[in-house]
Amino acid sequence: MTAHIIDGKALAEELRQGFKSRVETLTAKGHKPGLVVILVGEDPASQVYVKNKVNGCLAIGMHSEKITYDAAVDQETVLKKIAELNADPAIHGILVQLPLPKHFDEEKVLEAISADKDVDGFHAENVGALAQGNPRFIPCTPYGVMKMFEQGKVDLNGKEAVVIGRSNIVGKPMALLLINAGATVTVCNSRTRDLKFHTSRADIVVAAVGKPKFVTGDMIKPGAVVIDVGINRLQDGPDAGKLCGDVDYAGCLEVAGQITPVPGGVGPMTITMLLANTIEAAERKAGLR
Ligand SMILES: Nc1nc(=O)c2c([nH]1)NC[C@@H]1CN(c3ccc(C(=O)N[C@@H](CCC(=O)O)C(=O)O)cc3)C=[N+]21
Repeated sequence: MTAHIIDGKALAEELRQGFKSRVETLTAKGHKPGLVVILVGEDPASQVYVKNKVNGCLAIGMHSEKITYDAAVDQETVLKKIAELNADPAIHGILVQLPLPKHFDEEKVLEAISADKDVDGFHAENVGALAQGNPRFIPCTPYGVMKMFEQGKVDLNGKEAVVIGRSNIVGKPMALLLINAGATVTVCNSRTRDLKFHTSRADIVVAAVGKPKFVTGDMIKPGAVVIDVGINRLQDGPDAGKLCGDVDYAGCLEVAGQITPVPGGVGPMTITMLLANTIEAAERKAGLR
């Protein structure tokens, strides 16, 4: 039997349709939700993602703008812009596209964003709130994954969950959300000694390591839910230029109970939850929640 495919693209579209009326209500009350995306440098992949974010906002009636800087810009200039946006009442969400060039202190930049406009959920205050089980802004990728569990009617309570990857933007917040949902959580990484030992007893596997086809069918328990957070652009071979996840999709499709594709899985959900967080920020400001 092949796995049920959780269609992130379709779920993203459905959720975005539902956001429209909230945006209309906010706009009518003079609080049209506004997101600013700051991009430093000219990484082509980042440019695509940033464009998708801005267009995603505009398509549902939100305000959105992109501010771009040359890769050589000094940190002070960006910090000054963030301070300006923190004070701008028309802006509810501020996102600084990562990674930043090497001469930046990423943590310092993220902490400069006002915690109530931190729609990425990367500010220490918001990370702390999530860790304590009282989230203010949930990081968009793991938030999107939780929505996919909901869509697939995956009950997390008491389940064995394995997260592969321990980054601040995906692995760690994903583990916290699963813990908060009552799962038994193991966090692995690329150096885990016997990865298969862990994955083969997991009801849920979330792959976020950044290695193409790292998770293979033989590592998965029959019927498990497999979530692929990887976005790897293949450099060479017959599929050069194509997007590939951290999961060997064809191999896992035959074993898993449910699986997410790449593209069309977690990626579109990430952008959708960014819109959700920005709308939520505007609703808080408008006193609607
Ligand atoms: N501050 C910050 N916040 C982020 O959320 C953030 C970031 N920095 N830096 C980079 C990563 C990456 N990321 C993606 C979002 C959507 C897709 C997406 O929509 N992918 C499409 C395919 C797009 C394509 O063709 O390249 C899909 O999977 O179907 C991918 C990647 C957000 N990130």
